[in-house]
This record gives sequence, C-alpha cells and structure tokens, in this order.
Amino acid sequence: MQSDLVKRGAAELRQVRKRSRGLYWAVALFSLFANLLMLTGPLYMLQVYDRVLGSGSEETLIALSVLVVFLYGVMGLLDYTRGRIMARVGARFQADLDRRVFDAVVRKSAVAPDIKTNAGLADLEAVQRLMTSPVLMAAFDAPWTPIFFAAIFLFHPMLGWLAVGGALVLVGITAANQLLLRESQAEAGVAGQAAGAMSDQIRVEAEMVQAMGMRDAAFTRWQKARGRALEQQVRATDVGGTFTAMTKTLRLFLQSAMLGLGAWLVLQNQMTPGAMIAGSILLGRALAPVELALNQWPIVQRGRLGWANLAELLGAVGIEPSRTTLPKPKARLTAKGLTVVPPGEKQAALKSIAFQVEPGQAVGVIGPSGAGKSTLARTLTGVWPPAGGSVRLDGAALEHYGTETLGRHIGYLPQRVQLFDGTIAENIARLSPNPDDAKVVKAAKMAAAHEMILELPQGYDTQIRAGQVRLSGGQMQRIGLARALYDDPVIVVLDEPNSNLDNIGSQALNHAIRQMKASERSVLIMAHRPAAIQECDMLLVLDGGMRMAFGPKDEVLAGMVKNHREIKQSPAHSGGVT
Ligand SMILES: Nc1ncnc2c1ncn2[C@@H]1O[C@H](COP(=O)(O)OP(=O)(O)OP(=O)(O)O)[C@@H](O)[C@H]1O
Repeated sequence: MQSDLVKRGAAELRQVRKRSRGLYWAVALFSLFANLLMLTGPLYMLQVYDRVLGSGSEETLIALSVLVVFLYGVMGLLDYTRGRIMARVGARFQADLDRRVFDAVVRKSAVAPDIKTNAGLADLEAVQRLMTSPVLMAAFDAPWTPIFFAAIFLFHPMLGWLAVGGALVLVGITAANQLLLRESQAEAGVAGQAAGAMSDQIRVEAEMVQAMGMRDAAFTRWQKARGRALEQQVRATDVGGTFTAMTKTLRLFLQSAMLGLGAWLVLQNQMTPGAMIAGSILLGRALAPVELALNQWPIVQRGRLGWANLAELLGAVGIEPSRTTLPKPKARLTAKGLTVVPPGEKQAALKSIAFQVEPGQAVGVIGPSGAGKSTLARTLTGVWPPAGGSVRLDGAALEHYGTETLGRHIGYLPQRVQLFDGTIAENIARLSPNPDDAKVVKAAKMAAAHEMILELPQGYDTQIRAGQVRLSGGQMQRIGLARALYDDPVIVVLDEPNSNLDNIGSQALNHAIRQMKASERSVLIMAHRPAAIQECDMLLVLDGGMRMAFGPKDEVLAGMVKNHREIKQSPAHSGGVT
C-alpha cells in the first residue's frame, strides 16, 4: 500500500518531468554535436605534430589554427546553449511543482507534521539543482564516450585496451563510491534535518527557553543531534575524499601511461607522435563525465533523496479534486454519527456525535480537557477529515466546498493564535496580497480590535515580524478574531476565544457573537470558561469524545446540576465577565 502511494507520487513527478521532453531531446542533440566537436583538440594535435612539424608549413598551421578557433567557438556556443536549456528545464520543473508541493506540505503538516514533510520544498530545490548541475550534462555526454574510445582504438588497439581498462576501473570506483556513500549521506541528511528542526523549535520557543533556564539543556540536546549529523558528514566526506583522490591519481597515471605506451609504440614505428598526444587528450575527454559524476556525487545523492521524498509526499497527499463552486451557504451545520480519529492515532477522539446548528444560533461546546472540543473545531474547519459519519454545511458535505472555499465560509479562531510576517491588515485579510481595506476594518471593528490597532505605531500597516512588535496575548487573540471574521464567513468556530481576553475583550467578543447571530450567521464556541457561553443558545456537552448532552442552554445546564451551579455562581453569568 505504502509503496503503491510512492509509485503514484513518482509517476506524478515523471509526468511533470516529461513536459520538458522536447527540451531534453534538444539537449541530447546539442550534446551529440558538442561531443563530436570535442574531437577538435586531438585532431588538431594530430595535424600539428604529424603534418605541420613534418612539413614546416606555417600556412598550414595558421589555417588549422583558424579552423580550430572556429570549431571551439561553435562547441562553446553549443555547450552554453545546452546549459541554458537545462537551467530552464530545472526552473520549469520547479515552477510546475511549486504549488503542488507547497500545498502538499501544508496539507500534510496540518494533519501529521514531521521532519520529512518540512523538507518538501528543500527536496524540490535539490531535484532542480541536480537537473541544472554539470553532472546531469555529464549524463548526456556519457553515451558519446564510445566515440572517443573508438578513436583511440583507431590509433592503436593497445592504446584502446589501456583506455578501456582504465575507464572500467574508474567506473568501478564510482559505483563503489555510490554504494558506500549512500547510507552515510542519507543518514547525514536525516540527522541534519532533525538538528535543524530542533534548533527551529528552540528559536521559536526562545522566550520560554530563556525564562526557564533551559538554554544549557537545549544546547546539549541540539549539539547531540548536530553531532550525529556531523559524524555522518565526516564519514561521507572521508569516503568521498578517498575515492576522489583515487580517481584523480588514477586518471593522471592513466594519462601518463597512455603517453608512455604511445611513446613506445612510436619508437616501434607503429604510431605517429601526433597520435600519441591525441590519444592522451581523447582519454581525458572520455573519462571526464566519470570524474565529474564522482566529484559531484553529493548533489546527485541529495537530488535522488529529494526525488524519493517528494514521491512519498505527493503519493501520500493526492491532488485535490476541483470542485463545482456552490452558492454561499446558509449557516446551517448538521453533524451525524461523526467519528474522528486524530492522525496517527488508533482511538477516536469523537465518537458518533450528532448535532445541528441553525442560522442565527450560537452553540457552546463544553467539556473537560481532552473531551474532543478542539478535535471538533478542526473537523468543522475541514482540517481533520471524519473517519465516519458526516458534517454538512447547508446540505453539502464539507469536502464538497474545497478547503480554500470552506475557509472563507467558516472562520476559525484557533486556541493558539499565530500571526505571520506582514502588516496587521494583511494578517486580518488572511495574507491576501491586496487586502480589502473596508473588509479589514469591518472585521477589526467587529472583533473590537479597531481602536487597539489604531494605537499601534503604524496602525493597520504595523509590520509584524518575529522579534518585533510584541503584541499581548489578548491583542493577538483579538486580531485572530478579526481574521476569523474577515470576509463575512457564515459560521465562525472559536476555540477558547476568551482565554486571553480581559473584561473589555470578553464583552467585545460577546458583542461580535450577537452581531453574527443577528445577521443569520452562526457561531460555535469551544469553551472552558462560563463567560464564553453567555451568548450561546444551545449547548453541546462532550466527555471522552462522546456527546453527553445537546439542547437549549438552560435545559442542558439544568440537567447538569453541578456545572449549572458553578456557572450560575460565576460573575459572568450574571451579566459580568470573568
Ligand atoms: N494532534 C493530535 N494528535 C493525536 N491526538 C490528538 C491530537 N490532538 C488531540 N488529540 C487527542 O484527542 C483527544 C481530544 O483532544 P482535544 O484537543 O480535542 O480535547 P479538548 O476537549 O479540546 O481539550 P482542551 O480543553 O484541553 O483543549 C485527546 O485524547 C487528545 O489526546
């Protein structure tokens, strides 16, 4: 099953690569001519040694040299052009897959984040780098290598066999290099990613690390992860370095051996001195792709690893089917037999839940920690798919809207509000590059964030950057609420919306809920605190993933004597807020 998915992902990658098939053929054709023109050097040597030096004709030397300059010029042009074509092939491959890989990374990370998924875009870049690297050009050159060997055989079979023997040893070394390096390079890659992920996590939580005196411990952990990566890297470099040195030495030796054998054959009158020099140059040309592949093996390995990881990622996260655009729904939400299993878990966090939300209603979802409230929020916003049962928005299953459209219909305020680099307006407008100012201000006013934002140094244009413009938890939550309300969603799902709000914030939230209700929209509030359910008409009580009660708020509360008393006694219920 797993490998079927990987095969599907690999097929998708190949499909994209195939789009540049015409260009690959062009590069292959250019490579043929470039390789034929590489015979220019040896042929020139042959002529200079055997003809010019023999005849002493300066005119011949000049004519030959002019011809060589021209041929080298053409060869350089062909080489340059095929390099440009391959750069475009790589860029096109990346551009064609950017969106798909980006979506897959985000979709998979929303459900089951892991280090491998994090590296999705870096994997795509690694494949693109391999496609544009000289080593891929060497792959185009390799098929023409026999031309060079054939030419050496023409000079003398003994020289030919020496060249073929040497080349075979070099290819053997390259293959051994690949076998030995594969494991340690893959391990170095994985360990490096783990160390990178750990340092990212420490940086994001730097405040906590600093405040709790965890810096030493965090460093020790990171160093351990980094140490593993370094150890593998050093091993890989050691092995790679040994092979590189071996090939370099062997190549130099082979070239001298060719000259030595050539000289002996000249002495035996079996060959001309020109052929001796030309044979040595030809050998260098023939072995160049092998040596290049060996030197650039890390790029090849990383590219191959990237390809394998991308195949796995794209196989696991299928292409989203395009959906027929449905009209803007009414705020009616119906859940039937809804069962949700958190990704990677075996046990359901919601078990066969049923409830209905009508337009103009606010429904409070209450229950102890781990009851399944956030799970319900994630399901209603389409992040976690139901394992059984259904959720329908105005009669259509949530997945029929497509995630982007669903996000516009159902606003979401998560428990932990995270803002992105950009202006406050862009954040409220959900990172839209052209925020609709009127909509931004409307949402901010509804979330009672307008005045607070105006007091910031640049108002709505205040840049939020990691480390700069520190907003308080309550300010973040209000901006998060404005973001949830942006563009008039028909339903908003608020997960612990007042956990960071002060009295004014809580009152503003209740005001926003009343406004939503008055405009026939509906609100779901996952809550611990009584103040949050003040405006709710209905209550859904969850415990251990099961529905314990659902109905009008007062009825449900009356049925829950203990909770009822607790909430009745809270100042929030008697008109105030916590
Ligand atoms: N990302 C996750 N991966 C695996 N299991 C999860 C994940 N998130 C929640 N769960 C599990 O699902 C169950 C319900 O958790 P959920 O977060 O929905 O509870 P909650 O009612 O929102 O709790 P709280 O009030 O503390 O936020 C818990 O048993 C929890 O372990």
